[in-house]
Parts: sequence; structure tokens; C-alpha cells
Amino acid sequence: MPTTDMTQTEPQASASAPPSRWLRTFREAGPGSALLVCFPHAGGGANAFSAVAAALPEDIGLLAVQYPGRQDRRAEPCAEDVAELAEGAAAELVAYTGRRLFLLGHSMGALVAFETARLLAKRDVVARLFVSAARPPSHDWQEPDLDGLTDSEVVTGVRRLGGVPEPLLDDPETVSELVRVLRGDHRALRRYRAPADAVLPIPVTVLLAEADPKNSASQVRDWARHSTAGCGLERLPGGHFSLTDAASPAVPLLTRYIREEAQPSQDLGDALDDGKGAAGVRPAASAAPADLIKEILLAGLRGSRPPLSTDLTRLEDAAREVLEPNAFGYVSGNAGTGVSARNNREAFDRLRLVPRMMRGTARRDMSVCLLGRRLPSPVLLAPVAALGAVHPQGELDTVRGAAAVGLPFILSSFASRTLEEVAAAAGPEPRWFQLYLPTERPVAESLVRRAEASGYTALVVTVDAPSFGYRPADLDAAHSPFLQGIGISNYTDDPAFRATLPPDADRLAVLAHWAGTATDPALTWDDLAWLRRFTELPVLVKGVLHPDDARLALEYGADGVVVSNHGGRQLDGSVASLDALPAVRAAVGDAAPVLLDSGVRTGSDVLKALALGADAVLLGRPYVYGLALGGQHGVEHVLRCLLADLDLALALAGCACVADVTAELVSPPGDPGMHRP
Ligand SMILES: Cc1cc2nc3c(=O)[nH]c(=O)nc-3n(C[C@H](O)[C@H](O)[C@H](O)COP(=O)(O)O)c2cc1C
Repeated sequence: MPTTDMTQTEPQASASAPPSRWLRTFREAGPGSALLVCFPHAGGGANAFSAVAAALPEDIGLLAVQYPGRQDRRAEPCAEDVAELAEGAAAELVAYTGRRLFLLGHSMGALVAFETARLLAKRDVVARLFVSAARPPSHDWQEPDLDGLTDSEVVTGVRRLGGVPEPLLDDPETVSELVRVLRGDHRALRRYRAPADAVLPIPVTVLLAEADPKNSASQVRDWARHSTAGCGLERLPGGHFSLTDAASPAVPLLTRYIREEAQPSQDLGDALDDGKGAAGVRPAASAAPADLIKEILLAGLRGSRPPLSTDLTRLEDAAREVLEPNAFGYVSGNAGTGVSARNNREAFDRLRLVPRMMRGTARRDMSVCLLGRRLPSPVLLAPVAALGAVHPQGELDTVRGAAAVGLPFILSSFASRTLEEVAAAAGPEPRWFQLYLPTERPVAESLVRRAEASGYTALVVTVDAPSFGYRPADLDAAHSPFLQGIGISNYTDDPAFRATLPPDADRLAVLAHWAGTATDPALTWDDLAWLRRFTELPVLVKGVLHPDDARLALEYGADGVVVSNHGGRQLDGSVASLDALPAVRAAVGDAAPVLLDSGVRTGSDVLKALALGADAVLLGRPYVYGLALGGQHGVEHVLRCLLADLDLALALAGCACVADVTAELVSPPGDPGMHRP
């Protein structure tokens, strides 16, 4: 039960601010400066934010919303619903168009701030929404009906959460006022229902206090479903009222976000940069990938840190915090004992690089030519099914993030958005389509024709999944995103697929039919030859580990192969892709491209794969975790980090371009890490 704070002093009236019904100005902070706009909890008033205002640095202004029915608006009745509060605040915030607004809502205030941000979305004034001690709008908050409780029962709830000094709770007048306001606010809160389309185009940061009895990481994770621009979690010490405590532990964090996003000062950027152009927070179009390092460090001087770790191996743990457990199990899970996935990492870790010095690597070219097209770097995004289980914008945010960096996204057959929707989101950037050959040939043909018509420039036929692997993480939870209908969008409206269904098929019948036909355990190489005959698109065969399979793939018409053990998700005890790579490359020769995935996490991993004969690599789970943590921006962050790491690794290894990365780069004979083809 949110509580009130009726003890604090009034904000200073600002000489420049117009008289306002809804907004109290704690500090204007000068024209053009960023403004933090605070929305109080149920029972609370604008003054709840006086400690935050006092602790914020002077370059950030602070306004707090005053709801009717309390403090200087005591004479007015409390609002009937959250929408009324949001409309009041938004109507006055419009006057601040031209400033960068950061909305901060505490407890019930988070819903009001969220609805206010929705109302202001078209005006593009709100840079970020911070929500504290609050469950997502789509959740039932399960607040008690205070009209059915006695005053002393209400006060017991207030005591449990803290936030009101104990002596005030012994004062009958304060208690009666507090209970009146709380009852009014709770009526508005209980009436609130998030609209179905309640998604913001701005990033959201969730502030979660470690000892908040009302909110846990699992209860707040669905905030991610309400933003298309990414959602991150920040932890605070303390309880439900940690944000507004006198110690204000959130202030350094709020300051960092606001300074980073409130139009960085060009002068400062110029002064700090060593004369080669301003280093803003966003990358310059012409910047080398490794310039990301300079950008991050310069932004650090302005008080900001990257929103996600630059160590991509740490994103799995971070994603565990924000993903619903079944979704996390689906993405992170492996086949059986997980040894195949461990083999992948062990193979990368075992191999040693022997860098060369003094080779003039000031300018590097990471581009590669693949299937007749030049790509900016030897990295693609691996096909991953059902990305809608990870983020509401799933494949759309992924392809947008990939397009921002210029890397091709390989769309899975089992996507949660149709291949046409994804093509539209990709714009002119390259995209490939991964095909699971279904039992029904007309369905395969229809999918391929649609991919051709939608501008996909290559097909990746996955052959290591005649059935899904034995994955205890999914089985223990008796969970699969597909059973919820996530990941079958390419089929449900496909005319050839629909033609194979009985006319009266209900949802379950559609799912059962899809599950029984979407992959084909009876496939042989002849099926590849059939595919080859009816499409002009280049075809790569994914999931090859044995050199003879690589030879057969080419013999039956493939244009290249992807060495992969599916990230360790199919056959338990499988050889690592990296260990299988040299023999596959030897079998294929120089005639066709060989790509590799499974276990790639760093720039040095990419270098090792290139040194052992790969033309390019596919990145798997790291970008999926980026998607979970930050939508499109999360994907972009992961890709930019990997490319910066790779660019730097090339320089440090003495390679000016990808062609310079040869078997000579891996450790010499006699070393236990020796892996030359
Ligand atoms: C959740 C998940 C779903 C996947 N879905 C597909 C798929 O639909 N088609 C496919 O060919 N590979 C799929 N893969 C395998 C990836 O394409 C890739 O081979 C693997 O993720 C690489 O390993 P890594 O995650 O260790 O980088 C999936 C992998 C994951 C983690």
C-alpha cells in the first residue's frame, strides 16, 4: 500500500515559471536544460521529491506533479482515475516542448507517468521514463480496497511500507488526512486497466529497491513489454521508499542517465576529442568500430556509463533478471547435459593467438565478400526462433538493430513476425531467410517464394534439427513458446499451409498440425537437390560438422555451409563447431564459403574462427540477450561491442584486413592449443 509524505516543505516558487495547477517547480535549471518530472505515489504529493531535488546537480531541473486532493490542492476532490491525472500533467507539460523531459514515477506515480508519456509520445519531448517501486501497467497490482478497511487497518499497511515518520502516524489529524487521500488514490489505481496497445516508443528504466516488500525482479520484468526502445533494470538499496528517502540513493544514477541523453555538450565533446571530430554518445557514421571505446570513455567523463555491459558474456546473467523464467530457459537452454555448448566455449578458450607486431594497422578494413555481396564485417545474426518470447518487438527490433550496424539478420522460419513484416522493418539492409524444410513440399515452396519476393538474398537450410533436441530446461518447465503460438507466424497465414488444414481447424488443431509438419525427420540430401532446382537464391546448409557432409552438401547443390552444432542445443556430446571447422574447410576447399557459429562471444573468437578457415561467423545468444535487455538498442549495443572488439583484435594481432587473418595467427606446432587445418 503506497503511503503519503505530508511532512516535507513546499518547493520554491520559480520566478520564471507560469502559475501552474499541476506542476510544482523545484528548480528550472536554465533554458534548454534537462528536466526531471516526478510523479508521486498514492497518498503522496509533490513534496515527496524534495530530497531528490536537493541532491540533483544544478544542471538538471526538477518539476513535481501535484495531484488534486492534497497539500496545496487539498480543497479539490481526488481524481477519479489515472487517465485524469495523466491528462492534467500532460496538458501543462506541453509548455516545455523544446526541453528534454525525463519522467520519473514512484509506485502509483509510475502508472501516471507512463500514461503521461503515452499522451506526449507524438511530441517527442520525453527522452526516458523511470519507474520506481511499481509493477508494469499490464499487471494486476492487487491493491486492497481501502474503502472496505478501517482507518487503523489502513495505517497498519502504511507502517508496513514505511515512508511516513512514526510520530505523524500518532497524530489523529494527519492520519485522517492521509487515509482520505489514500482512499481516493486507491480508487483511481484499482480502476486502472492498461490499454492493449500500451507501448511507449521511449526507453524505460525500472528502479527496483532490494528490500521492497511489494516488488521483485520477476514482478517488474514485464515493463519490457511496454517499450519498443528498450527497458533496463537498476537496483537500489533500501525499501519501497528508497527513491524518495532523504539519502536519495537513486540520484547518481538518474544524473548519469539524464546527462548522457540530454544532448551532450558539443563544446565538451570537441575539447575532449583529440581533434578528429566530436565524440558524442551516438556513433559518427564514419567512425571505425573500435572508436566505440573512445566514445564510451569520453561519455564517462560526462558521468555516464554504457547501459549494458560491454562484456557480452555477462549479458546472460543480466537477461536472467528481466526475462520470464520460461523464456530465459528457452533461450539459454542446451541439449542434455550441456556438454556440447561447453565444448564450444572450451574450443575457443583452448586456442591461442600469436599476434604479429609493427604491421601498420592504423586503418583496418573488416569488410568481406560473401555470396557476391560486400558486407561491412564477417558477422551475421544467427537465426533464432520465437524472438517474440523475449521481447514484444522480437524480430522487428532485432532486424532494426542489425540494420543500424549494417549486418545481415538471418530470419528463422519459426519467427514470431512474418517474413514480410521483418523485410519491411529491415528497409534496404541485407537479410537472409533460414528454412526448415517442412514435410509438405508446397509449404516449403511457398515460404521460399515469399522470401524471394520480400528481398531476402540467401537461404540457410538447417539440417541438424530433424526434431528438436532433448532440452531439460524446456522439458522440466513443460514449456515451449511454440505451444503458445509464438514462432509460427510465417505459417498461420501462408496459403499453402492453410490449404493443408481442415477448414474448421481451431487454434489447437493449427498448432498440432504445425508441430507435426514444420520439420521433417525423413529428409535426405535429395531434398536439398529438389530445393536447389526451384530457387535461384544462394543456398547455405547449416548444421554441418562432418567433412563428408560438407562435401555432400556442395554435391547436392549448396553454395556454402555453416559449421554449427546449433549452439549445443541439438545433439548432446557433439563436437565443438570450432573443432570441426578445419576439416570442413579442407573438404570444401576454396570453392565455397564456410561460415561458423556456436559459442562466438568476443572479437578474438571471430579472429580464431577466421584463422581456422571461416569466411564469417554467426552470432547467436548474445544478441538475443541484448534484445531482452534493451530491444533494438540492446541488439545494437551487442553488435557494436562485438565489432569494436573485433576491430581492435585485428589491430592487436597485426592484421589490416580480414584476408590478413590466416592459420599463421594461431599457436605454433607443439603448443597444446595448436589447431591448424
Ligand atoms: C533460442 C534459440 C533458438 C534458435 N532457433 C533456431 C532456428 O530457428 N533455426 C536455426 O537454424 N537455428 C536456431 N538456433 C541456433 C542458432 O542459429 C545458432 O546456431 C546458435 O545460437 C549459435 O550458438 P550461440 O548461441 O552459442 O552463439 C537457435 C538458437 C537459440 C539459442
